[in-house]
Amino acid sequence: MTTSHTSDANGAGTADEAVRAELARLRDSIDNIDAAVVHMLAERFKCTQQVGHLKANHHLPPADPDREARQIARLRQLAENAKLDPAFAEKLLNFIIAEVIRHHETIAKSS
Ligand SMILES: C=C(O[C@@H]1C=C(C(=O)O)C=C[C@H]1O)C(=O)O
Repeated sequence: MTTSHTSDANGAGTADEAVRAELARLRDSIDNIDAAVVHMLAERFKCTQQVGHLKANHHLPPADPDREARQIARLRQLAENAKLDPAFAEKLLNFIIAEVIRHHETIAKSS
């Protein structure tokens, strides 16, 4: 068996240098991906805020269930193709859309 841990005076395991380097490399990528997700979400919310104002100005309802159903079907397919759990993709989209609708309701009330 290969040794990837040594024990310190307290018996606590310490990952060896190669393992720590690999973990740091993977975490750097995770941090970059998380930053991209935040930037993409910020851009998405900039668009949906504009949609909210457009809807409020033209007395359209905040939510559009038909559009949502189409988006969910499309995202589930994209997720499947990308080997991402489609149920997770659907939950994530529903979570985001719920926040957008909340924003649209606020915009409608204040206009
Ligand atoms: C942004 C819109 O408003 C709502 C939010 C949606 C979204 O975040 O994708 C989709 C449909 C609507 O319920 C829209 O109608 O396009």
